[in-house]
Amino acid sequence: MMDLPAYKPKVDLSEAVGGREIEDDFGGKGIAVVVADRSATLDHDGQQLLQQQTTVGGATVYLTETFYISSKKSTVFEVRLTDKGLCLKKQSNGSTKEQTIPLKDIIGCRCLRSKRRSRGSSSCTCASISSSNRLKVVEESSEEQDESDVSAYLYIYAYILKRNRRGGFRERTTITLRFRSFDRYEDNNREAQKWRAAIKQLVTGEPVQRLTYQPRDSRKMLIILNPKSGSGKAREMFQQRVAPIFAEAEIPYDLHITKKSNWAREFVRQRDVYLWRGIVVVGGDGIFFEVLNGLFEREDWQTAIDELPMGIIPCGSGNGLAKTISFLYEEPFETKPVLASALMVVKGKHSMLDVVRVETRSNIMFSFLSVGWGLISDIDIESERLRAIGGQRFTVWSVHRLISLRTYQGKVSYLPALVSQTNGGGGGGGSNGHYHNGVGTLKHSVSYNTTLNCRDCRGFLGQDGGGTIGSCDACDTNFSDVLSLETGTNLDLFRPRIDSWYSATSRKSTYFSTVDSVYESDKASNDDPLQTGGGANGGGLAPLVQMYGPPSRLPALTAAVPDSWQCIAGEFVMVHAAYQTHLSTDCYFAPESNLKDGIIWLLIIRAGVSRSQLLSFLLGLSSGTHIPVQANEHIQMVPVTAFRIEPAGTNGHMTVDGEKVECGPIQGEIFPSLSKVMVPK
Ligand SMILES: Nc1ncnc2c1ncn2[C@@H]1O[C@H](COP(=O)(O)OP(=O)(O)OP(=O)(O)O)[C@@H](O)[C@H]1O
Repeated sequence: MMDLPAYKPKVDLSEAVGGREIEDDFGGKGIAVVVADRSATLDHDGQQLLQQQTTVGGATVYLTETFYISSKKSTVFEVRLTDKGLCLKKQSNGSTKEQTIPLKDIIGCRCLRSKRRSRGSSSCTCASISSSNRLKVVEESSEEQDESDVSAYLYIYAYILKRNRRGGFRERTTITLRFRSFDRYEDNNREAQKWRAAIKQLVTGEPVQRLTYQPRDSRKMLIILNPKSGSGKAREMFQQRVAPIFAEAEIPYDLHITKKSNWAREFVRQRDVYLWRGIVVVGGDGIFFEVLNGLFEREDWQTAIDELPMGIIPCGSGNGLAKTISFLYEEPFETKPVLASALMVVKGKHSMLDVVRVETRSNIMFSFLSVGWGLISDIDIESERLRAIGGQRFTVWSVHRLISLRTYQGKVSYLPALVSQTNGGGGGGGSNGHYHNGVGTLKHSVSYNTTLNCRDCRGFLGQDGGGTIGSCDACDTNFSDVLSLETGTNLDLFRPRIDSWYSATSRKSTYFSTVDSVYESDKASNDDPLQTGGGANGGGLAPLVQMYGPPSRLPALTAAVPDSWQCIAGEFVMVHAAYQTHLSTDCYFAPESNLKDGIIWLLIIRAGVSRSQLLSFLLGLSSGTHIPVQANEHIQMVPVTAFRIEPAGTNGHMTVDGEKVECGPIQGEIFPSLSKVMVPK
């Protein structure tokens, strides 16, 4: 064991308020910086257990220190780190107040050093930092560090949940602890690092054992951003609101900006995705759909969806999945959806997510949100022309479509979720139980497992603090992790597998259509597998892409449905199958749904429904009161595990996860808990 440096309490402890002022329960503004008066028991080698744990008020205490708040000499803080959170006990003039910042609200902490000041200004350990001369900090490795201040600063970042009548909101709070008991920065830093390690271990749910912290998974997060999603502000949103949160949580990431439709899909299909710990999309449900389907186009799809949880930070116009997750986990969403979801993805937790395998005449795809035909899909697609007004486009177009109501002839069949499904004919036999990985993977493969490295920088990316960005134009150099702590912290059985390859009827390639699968890169080069004409189409056309994923348990789309299914033929206003509570932020479509219940909620509205019934249906969608309480022959919602829609013509729109697909026969079956989605806890 090394000799411990001598412990010397400082005399003047009354300085330095930095960071953002906060309202706190102590009645004063801000406890942003408190100053370490003495050190706790020290262990140097980074391997030993933290100080002996005690229990106070039912909470396990890992660390305790006394701190003094700057500028209030008579005020003392006892700061305790427990399994409940960071407890700050303030003693001032004989009175005591206590506040605990819940552990679940803390996203991380960082050890920093003070930054060199401009010439002439004083900055030694004993110097006072007035609020007008705010503390500026830098990374320990920065060349701008102030050698004369040997203090180590621990910034603790929390987003405290405040409940109000409208649900609540999260308020950002920074607690800064200044460690300055020793004469050398290294010794003070070791103290700060000990706190950092304990906080990090508690936040990530690891046993609190070590004095230094190393993440269990050092891989970065893959972030894919669609700059065209919603009203086109995803880049700015990310830069201003998301990047700083990743920095605060010390989660490194690689950021890729999509170049065109299907870019993300090809990226995850072709890249070595195991370089990353998870995939976060910044955009709408459409970009999430692309990434999910890109993973199912990999021969190793099973490993990929198992090892890579997916997250979403909503910048689209619908944002059904992001809203569903926040709703189910009671996270405030409406006022700051980006904040809610960013906090969620840095937490590192995930839930299983049901996925529906959808089959049309020419495509196979995997859906996480919905399949629709008629009214809601019409509104979704036709309101595209109002994209500039954001989510309001749905409301405006709903009114329009209600006035000019259309109905569609066809047939709807479904397998009720609560009916015994052991007698499903045609290899049906769907299960309402959870999906087990008893699905053999296809041996035959024609997937293009080539890399889609950026052709300019060859995919080698430069480091940039918390995040990593591309080093060439194609990788978008303009877009860097903008965190600067001076400013950045101021933020407010089945059919054979061949049917995955050939469609049920046309026996053509399943990859959307050849038009959509064309890789339209203006930076094309010969090593681009999508440009060389190596595919079956030859001549530079898009190659064929294999869709993997679990095989269907349903009869072919051209074959009759099993006898156990219910069938309704006639005229319909709409048929919509959903497996999340929300189809968009304000469309609370399937109130009883959850992420992994193995149920598809099938809403059927038949022709003959009155306009007033329809109006009340549409008005009720935002509150989840759209389904008539009394049995209604025109509007019904049925829990099913599989369905088929067979339009008589090609009129009207059909959508999968809000994206338009060909209007024709379509069927879907649920695979419970097939993938993983990031959730807050
Ligand atoms: N760089 C790009 N340029 C043009 N289109 C893109 C680009 N990147 C992705 N896309 C396409 O944009 C479509 C819409 O994307 P996204 O879902 O992110 O936004 P949205 O439609 O506004 O949101 P939501 O789906 O929640 O309504 C997707 O189908 C995707 O294929």
